[in-house]
Parts: sequence; C-alpha cells; structure tokens
Amino acid sequence: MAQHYDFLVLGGGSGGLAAAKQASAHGARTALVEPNPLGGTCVNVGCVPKKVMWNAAEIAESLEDAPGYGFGVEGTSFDWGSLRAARAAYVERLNGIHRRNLEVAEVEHIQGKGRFLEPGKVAVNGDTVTADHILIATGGRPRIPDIPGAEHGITSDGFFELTEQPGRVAIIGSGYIAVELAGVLNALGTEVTMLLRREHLLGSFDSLVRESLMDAMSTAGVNFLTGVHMDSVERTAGGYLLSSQDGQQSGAFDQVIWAVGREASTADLGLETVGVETGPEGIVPVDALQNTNVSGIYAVGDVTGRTPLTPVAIAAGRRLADRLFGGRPEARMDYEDVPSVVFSHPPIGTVGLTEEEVEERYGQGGYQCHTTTFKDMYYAPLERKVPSAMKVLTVGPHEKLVGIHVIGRGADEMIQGFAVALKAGGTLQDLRNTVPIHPTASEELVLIG
Ligand SMILES: Cc1cc2nc3c(=O)[nH]c(=O)nc-3n(C[C@H](O)[C@H](O)[C@H](O)COP(=O)(O)OP(=O)(O)OC[C@H]3O[C@@H](n4cnc5c(N)ncnc54)[C@H](O)[C@@H]3O)c2cc1C
Ligand SMILES: NC(=O)c1ccc[n+]([C@@H]2O[C@H](COP(=O)([O-])OP(=O)(O)OC[C@H]3O[C@@H](n4cnc5c(N)ncnc54)[C@H](O)[C@@H]3O)[C@@H](O)[C@H]2O)c1
Repeated sequence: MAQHYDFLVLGGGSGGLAAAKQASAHGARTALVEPNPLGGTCVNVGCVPKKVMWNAAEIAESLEDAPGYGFGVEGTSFDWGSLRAARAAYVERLNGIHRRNLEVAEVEHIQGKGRFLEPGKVAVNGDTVTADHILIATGGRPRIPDIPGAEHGITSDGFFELTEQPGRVAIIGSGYIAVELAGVLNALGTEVTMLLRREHLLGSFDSLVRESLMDAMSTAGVNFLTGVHMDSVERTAGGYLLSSQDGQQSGAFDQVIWAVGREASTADLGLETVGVETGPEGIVPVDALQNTNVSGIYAVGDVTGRTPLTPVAIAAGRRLADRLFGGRPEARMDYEDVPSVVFSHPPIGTVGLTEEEVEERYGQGGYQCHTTTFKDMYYAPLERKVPSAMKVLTVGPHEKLVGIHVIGRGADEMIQGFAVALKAGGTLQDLRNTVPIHPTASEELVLIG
C-alpha cells in the first residue's frame, strides 16, 4: 500500500528542509525525498564551500599585507589539497547535522529521486508515495552552453571537485559565481582571465559597485576580455584554447569554468504528466503564495527562478508551511528589498533598488543619490590600496531609503543592519541621527550625503 503523508517535499536543499521541518512542527505528517547528501546546493556546492574558499583567499591577501604591519611572513605555503579536505569534512558535518535535524523534527527522509505519477502521487525508488500537498524544491544546476568543446569546461560544481590548484583559468560569465570564483582563484595565485559578453560585470547591480569591482579586480591582476561571444573550446597539448564568434582566440588555459547561469532541476520530475507548467530554463512559475498552476502542488527556491538565494528559499518554504499547516492563510514570502552579498574581492553588499531602477520608477530628478568613495584605514600602512564606494538612494521630501550599495572591505558584514533600516522604511535623517562608530567603514554610510 502507498505511504500517505499530509506534506511531501521533493528536494532536501535550503527550501525543502525548511518547509518540511516547519510543516512537521505544525503537526503535519511530513516526508522529504532527496537522493543526495542533505543540504542541497548551498551546503554541498554553493554558499558553504564557496565561503570557505573566500575565507582562504582573504587569508592569502592578509599574508600579502602582513609585512606592511610589521610581520615577517616569508616562506608561507598554501596547500590546496589540505584546504579541500578540511572543507569536505565541514560539509560532511553539515550533511550529518541536517540528517539529525530531520529526525528530531520527525520528518521522514526518503532517500531517492521523486517523480510525479499523477497529482498527489509520486514514485520514489519504485515505490509510490501519496500526499495531500506536494512541494517542488528541487533547486537548479549549472548551465553549460551548447557549443563545440563545451564539455572540456567545468562548472562551479567541478570547481569544488578540483584536487589541484589550476595555474591558468578562463572563467566565462559575469554574474555572482563568475566574480566570486575569479576573486578566490586570483587571490590564491592562479592566473585568471574573465571572458564577458558585454563590457561589465554583474549586469543587474548598481553601476557604482559594478564599475568599482571591475577596477579593483583589474588592479588585483584579473585579465578581462570583453565583448566575447564564445564559439568553441579546443583541447591542445598546451591547454585549452577558446575561440570567439569573431575569430579571436585566447589561451592556453588549464581549466575553463562556465559561469553562465543556472537552470531549474525539473527535467526528470514528470511535471508534464501532472500538468505543472514550466517556463524558461525549466523553472516552475508560482503565484505570490508559491502555488503552481496545479492545485495541491507548490514550489519554492531556485526552481521557481525567483531571487535564487538560500535565505529566500528558506523563508519561502517556512511561509508556505505556515500557510498550509500553521493556521496563517495570509503567510507569504516578501520578495521586496532582499539584501545580498557578493563574495567578490572586495565584497559587495546591496539592498533595494539600483540607481537605474530608481530612475525608471521615479523619473530623472525624482530621487536623491548620495555617494562616497574612500580608502579604508586598513590600507593606511600598505602599498596595496583597494578603494571603497557607497551609494544611498532616497526618494520623497523625507528622503526615504530605497537603495543602499556598498563595495569594499567589510561590506559583507555591514549591509545586513542597513537592510533593516531600509526595510523598516527608514530615512536619510535616521542614518544621520545614528551616532557613527569610529573608526569603521560603516560610519561612512551614516555620514553620507
Ligand atoms: C557556487 C554557488 C554559490 C552560492 N553562494 C550563495 C551565497 O553565498 N548565498 C546565498 O544566499 N546563496 C548562494 N547560492 C545560491 C543557493 O545555493 C541557492 O539559492 C539555494 O541552495 C537554493 O535552495 P533550493 O532549496 O531552492 O535548492 P537546492 O539547494 O539546489 O536543493 C535542491 C535539492 O533537490 C534535490 N533534487 C533534485 N531533483 C530531485 C528529485 N527529483 N527528487 C528529490 N530531490 C531532488 C537536489 O539533489 C538538491 O539537494 C550559491 C549557489 C552556487 C551554485
Ligand atoms: N553570494 C551569493 O549570494 C551568491 C553567490 C553565487 C550564486 N548566487 C545565486 O545563484 C544565482 C546563479 O548565479 P550565476 O552566477 O550562475 O548566475 P547569474 O545570473 O548571476 O550570472 C550569469 C551570468 O552569465 C552571463 N551569461 C549567460 N550566458 C552567457 C554566455 N553564453 N556567455 C557568457 N556569459 C553568459 C550572464 O550575462 C550573467 O551575467 C545568482 O543569481 C545568485 O542569486 C548567490
């Protein structure tokens, strides 16, 4: 006989785990289907191992800066293999923690891949599982372009599998993953070339942080090739050669990394058999309450294509469980003003609208823009100087905060608090009414304008 649940979750990543635990806490009989170690992209091949690598890159930069602060650090070495092992051990610990947390939450973990048979019915490992409510939280995977020789390249997944540090790397793409991996590799001593289709990085970000990042990365030694439309990748004795559509060649490289976006993991889910619609890159479109077009089937997280960040997947999963089982029919994820950090070198923190978006919404002259650039005090005794830049966008007579964009040392830890101010409807005057903390980079943001 088929196992029956109130709630069945497909996918044990950020969104699925959060939804399942919350539903169970509300008393719903819940099962979660996941074939791989628990934690999904974030834990296994995303935020977590990436942040470990970013920390390592920060240490490499600190070692470079140490003599300026009087330290003798000649002869330090770096062992990619031991960092990889330490990182893998941490990820495994997290996999175990997620496993135990599911047990404590009394969520049944079914190890396997789920596939819809009909509405309310899913096949896993040849068995049938039925449920009143089914959540699609199957996330995404890296996209690989369809060009000759593309298979010679790796993706962010392959980056985390590298057993040796590559000497020369080409990274194709200009989004979050491209700039994060480029920054890490460059700081650790790899020769990095970024190939961009257009002229700039991070297309959807505010121009101030976009341009500042490109300047900083160039100064730090990253090579940029712009206006490149890739045509093919060829393996030669000396390494990989990249050709673009206009006949230019670049190389040779030891590794080619595709960082050209992600697609939803929906291809093998049997969505067509139950009539769930999919959109571009296989995403599952949802309404404001995470409903798909089929009653009783929902989706959260990267698979929906909406703000693909871990905390967003978690919040959407919890709100959905609150709505279905927690007696809160109005509970929904608020996708407005989601803060995020790009762990680039230097890092970027951002919340709210970009200047381009503010101008489009409020018109030229319909908003105020306050900017500042400065050299963080950290660089005072050093030859190396990495400028910081900040922009605060406000609207209306009371200068309500609508966008805050920061690049520079500390931006990653600074933006969360300022996001609270923006989300709470704060104004420029609220920033000014706050006594600055000295000497910090954050104080520049309350003194801006
Ligand atoms: C390199 C990288 C760095 C990132 N860094 C950050 C960061 O710093 N901060 C941040 O907020 N976000 C970051 N992200 C994004 C973040 O990882 C995702 O937004 C988040 O993991 C999405 O969670 P999810 O639950 O939607 O999907 P996922 O975490 O991808 O989980 C989906 C799960 O579904 C499983 N699955 C797939 N098909 C099936 C099936 N048929 N049946 C059952 N299970 C299935 C998969 O195995 C997977 O475990 C990063 C992503 C990458 C790739
Ligand atoms: N720090 C973080 O929070 C963090 C880090 C990594 C990823 N993420 C999340 O994961 C998502 C996916 O990251 P991503 O970097 O894969 O996607 P992305 O959407 O940020 O960037 C993809 C980039 O690839 C470019 N591109 C697309 N096709 C191309 C082609 N054929 N040739 C050259 N360039 C091409 C696009 O112009 C775009 O800039 C992000 O949107 C983000 O939400 C977050």
